[in-house]
Amino acid sequence: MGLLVDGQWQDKWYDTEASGGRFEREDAGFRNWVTVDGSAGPSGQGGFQAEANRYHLYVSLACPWANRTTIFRQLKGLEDIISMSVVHPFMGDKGWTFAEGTGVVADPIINASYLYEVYTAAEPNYTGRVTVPILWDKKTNTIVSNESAEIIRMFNSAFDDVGAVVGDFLPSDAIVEIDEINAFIYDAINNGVYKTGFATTQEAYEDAVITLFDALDTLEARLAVQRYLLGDRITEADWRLFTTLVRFDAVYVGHFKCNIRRIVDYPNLWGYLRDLYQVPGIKDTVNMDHIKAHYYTSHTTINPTGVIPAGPVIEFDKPH
Ligand SMILES: N[C@@H](CCC(=O)N[C@@H](CS)C(=O)NCC(=O)O)C(=O)O
Repeated sequence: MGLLVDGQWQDKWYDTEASGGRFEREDAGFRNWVTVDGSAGPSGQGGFQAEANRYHLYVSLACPWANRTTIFRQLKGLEDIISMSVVHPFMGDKGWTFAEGTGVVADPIINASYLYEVYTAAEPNYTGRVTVPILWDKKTNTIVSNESAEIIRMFNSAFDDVGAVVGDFLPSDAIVEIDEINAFIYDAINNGVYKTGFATTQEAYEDAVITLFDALDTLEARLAVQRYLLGDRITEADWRLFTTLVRFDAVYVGHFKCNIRRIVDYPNLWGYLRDLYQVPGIKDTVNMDHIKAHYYTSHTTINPTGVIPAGPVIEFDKPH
């Protein structure tokens, strides 16, 4: 765990001292957009036109934010259009690496051993955390974006004329509602599990864990009367919730102390999670070995022994 300061790697755990034991997530540093015609998107610079085989995605199969992008790459049939590298699940004192291991896919672009080299290749004096996912432009040799929320919106529609399959998870009549529920779920659940797990005071932990379970209770009630978050169609909001739910019982309950209830204890959320997991192609984006190995071995302040628990057995394939 660490970060780049003026292009130099520094080994440093998250600093929660200044924030009363609370974990605060840093904003992503690269915020450009791939667009149909190469014009600038909602933020950043233009010049990134959608083209087949121009972009490369760097992910960790453990990471819920990166998992959003692998899901959209899969759903939109972009596997042959956007190439992909996968880091090793262990994130040690030099951050993410391409050390050999099952499921690791080396970096064909700059041949990096460490993920931070991808950041310094784009910006030699970069300062900030070295996170996945990253969308890289092979043409201009730079990072387009390292913000998953925006990368999935690019994948959703920008590549439709260059080989993506049909499918729109952000229908224009529902964007306002999707943005609203995304904000609620991001704060209380997606980031809420991290706020719970990385809290270093009792008070910060309790605030986060209570907000998290209140939010899960709210969604459990919502799913009692409709199949998906926005009704009867699957949208971006469902996929953003899915990546946290699928990791919840295996990792967040134990490792992050999100243990008031498990997802399997919520009949509606548990059925919903299985429903999404069983959408064709989705289970291929879920690598439970990388997920468990990453969290339990990388966060040594939380799990100093690095022992990875054997269970739980979770029947994601059971009919819903
Ligand atoms: N805003 C980013 C957050 C990504 C993120 O935090 N990824 C984690 C892995 S789950 C990471 O790479 N962390 C490394 C670090 O913070 O040093 C996004 O959603 O794309």
